[in-house]
Amino acid sequence: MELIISNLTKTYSNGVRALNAISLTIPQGMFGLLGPNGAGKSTLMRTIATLQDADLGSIHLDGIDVLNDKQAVRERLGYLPQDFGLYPRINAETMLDHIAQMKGIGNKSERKELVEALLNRVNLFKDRKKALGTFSGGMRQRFGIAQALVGSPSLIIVDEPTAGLDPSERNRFYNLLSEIGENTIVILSTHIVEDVNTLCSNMAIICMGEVLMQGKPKDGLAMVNGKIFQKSIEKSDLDQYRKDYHVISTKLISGKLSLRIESEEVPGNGFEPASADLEDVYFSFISKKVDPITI
Ligand SMILES: Nc1ncnc2c1ncn2[C@@H]1O[C@H](COP(=O)(O)OP(=O)(O)OP(=O)(O)O)[C@@H](O)[C@H]1O
Repeated sequence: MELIISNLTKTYSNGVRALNAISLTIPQGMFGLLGPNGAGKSTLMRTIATLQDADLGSIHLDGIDVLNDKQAVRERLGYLPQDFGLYPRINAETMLDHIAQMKGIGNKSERKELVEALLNRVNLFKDRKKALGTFSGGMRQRFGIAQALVGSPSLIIVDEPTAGLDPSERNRFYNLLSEIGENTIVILSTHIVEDVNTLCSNMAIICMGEVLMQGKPKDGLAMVNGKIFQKSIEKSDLDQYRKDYHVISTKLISGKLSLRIESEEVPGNGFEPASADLEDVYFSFISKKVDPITI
């Protein structure tokens, strides 16, 4: 199973080119789509989910022409959008039953069995009678996964799912996603590098509507390995360092600024070699397009 995106291009009516000839090959398993705000992630996710059209290009899911055979894709798709609205007064069980009915599962006892199995799967069975409006952020996201799983989809899209979750809920959500990723394509769109590091076997970095990198996280690491150096500096010296080096990220630690730079040569001047992580890969790529330093 494979999702193949070729030359996908979309310009909104206000002139913003959200997707600029995007080409990606997404295999089975968890695929991380990383990019800063405004990179085009949601536009891409909505287009794959058949909710909006592209101007140019194609998407194929195992031979199905996604842009032209929307119904066939919808039958195989589970989607957890960024802004997932819930009816606050309806309980989880009733809502899921309703969604299953809408997705064409007409047989009542079959639906009951499915709803029970899904609620168990996302660990919400004991909360099934609670109104959705009383759910915590993590419970809402797990419910979102349950509704995405109705109909046993072969393609699941989750758009920035862990924003606002506390660490234990995030962990639970991670475990659930990685279980699902074992036999489907799961596309996880996020700007949280850690999510991709923990979960994804393949990834892409997009920025300003373009693919800057695609491959395995370890391929990305190999690209920057040995080129990342760090130094703790005074905040007031930052501008000078930015002129002299390719600064990819900064972190404020106890009032001092920890600077990470990318350099082909050993920079000297008190810089220490640092072991590269996926955040370095991310910043290395996006710094070629946008200014990643926001302090
Ligand atoms: N309906 C729209 N009309 C006009 N411009 C839009 C529309 N939707 C998105 N854009 C613009 O297209 C670009 C890509 O937006 P998109 O929401 O796809 O990015 P994103 O990577 O999902 O960002 P975020 O993480 O902030 O959601 C942005 O510049 C955005 O302002």
